[in-house]
Amino acid sequence: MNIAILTSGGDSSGMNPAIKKFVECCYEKNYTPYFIYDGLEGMIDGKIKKASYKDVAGIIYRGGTIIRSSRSKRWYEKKYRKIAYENLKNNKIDALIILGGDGSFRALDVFYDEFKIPFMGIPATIDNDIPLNEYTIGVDTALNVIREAVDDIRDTASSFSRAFVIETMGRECGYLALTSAVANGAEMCLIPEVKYNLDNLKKRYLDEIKNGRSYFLAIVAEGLNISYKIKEWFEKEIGFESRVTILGHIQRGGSPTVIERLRTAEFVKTALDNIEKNPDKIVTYYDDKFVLRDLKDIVNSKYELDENMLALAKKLMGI
Ligand SMILES: Nc1ncnc2c1ncn2[C@@H]1O[C@H](COP(=O)(O)OP(=O)(O)O)[C@@H](O)[C@H]1O
Ligand SMILES: O=P(O)(O)OC[C@H]1O[C@](O)(COP(=O)(O)O)[C@@H](O)[C@@H]1O
Repeated sequence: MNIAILTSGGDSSGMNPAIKKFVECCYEKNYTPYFIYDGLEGMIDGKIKKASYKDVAGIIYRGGTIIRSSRSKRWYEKKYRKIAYENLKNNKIDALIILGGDGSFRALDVFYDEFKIPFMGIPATIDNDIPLNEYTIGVDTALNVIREAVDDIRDTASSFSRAFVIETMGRECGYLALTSAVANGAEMCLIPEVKYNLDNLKKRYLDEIKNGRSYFLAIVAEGLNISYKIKEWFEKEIGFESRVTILGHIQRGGSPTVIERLRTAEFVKTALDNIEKNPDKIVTYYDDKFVLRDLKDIVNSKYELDENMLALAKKLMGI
């Protein structure tokens, strides 16, 4: 069986260990591993190559993806998806392993409906916004990058008695902001999923200032697009000099954490263990187990944040 792997959408740390495990597992199972370079764009352009051990030697600790990724405008047009399918056929590819986020799974859904090419999907995005799934490859490393950055900002915030507004990635999903705010002990956490109350926060902050609070850390999700407004709010309403730090793409980099490396190996092993009997599934991580789910169930469901984590952060949202 010839199996090809591709990485699609935003790259995330842990994709490289997954690619390495894929090649190793293919050899163990007598499958022939192939790489599709440059994600969906590369599938359209026929960038498909047989992979070997040599290609994956020494990559386990590297962030990003050695086979590169892309966002593809052409994929939305059927004529390009047909070219992609013909490229797979010409290279005698029997099945696909795709590492990506919700967008990549929607792309796969359209492709499977049209061409029925067997596949396994593995959630990989720093946003952790895949429904029916609790962990995506890359989110743990991203959270650790944020943790370190926010700890560093705390040093300067406390030295200068300032309010820092720190913007995290995640598109419309507030997972990174929510989890980081709790893990870093921030005073504020604003995310798109929850209606916050600045009046309540102001009342609390003014009381705390009377009791000696001398700086603030506010974590704001990029999806709200209000970081600079919150900076002005701190200056006008709270009377604190304020700065904005947009963490940006550093959140996508870094050496994969131990958790990424271990879970990645299990994701890939589960995918390859099942690819012959269940060739149209997403491997999810749920309740500490690796669970196969129908792609349709994933694309037709909505991601929801964990209630316990939300409860921990309510005070930081003024509710
Ligand atoms: N509804 C869709 N139909 C077809 N292709 C899609 C659809 N949504 C996303 N894609 C394709 O999947 C690619 C990856 O999705 P994107 O949202 O950029 O990243 P991620 O997979 O990390 O969420 C897009 O660039 C696009 O080519
Ligand atoms: O790298 P780009 O194209 O600027 O995209 C930035 C976006 O990609 C992400 O880092 C990851 O998103 P996806 O994994 O869904 O592609 C988002 O958090 C962010 O909004």
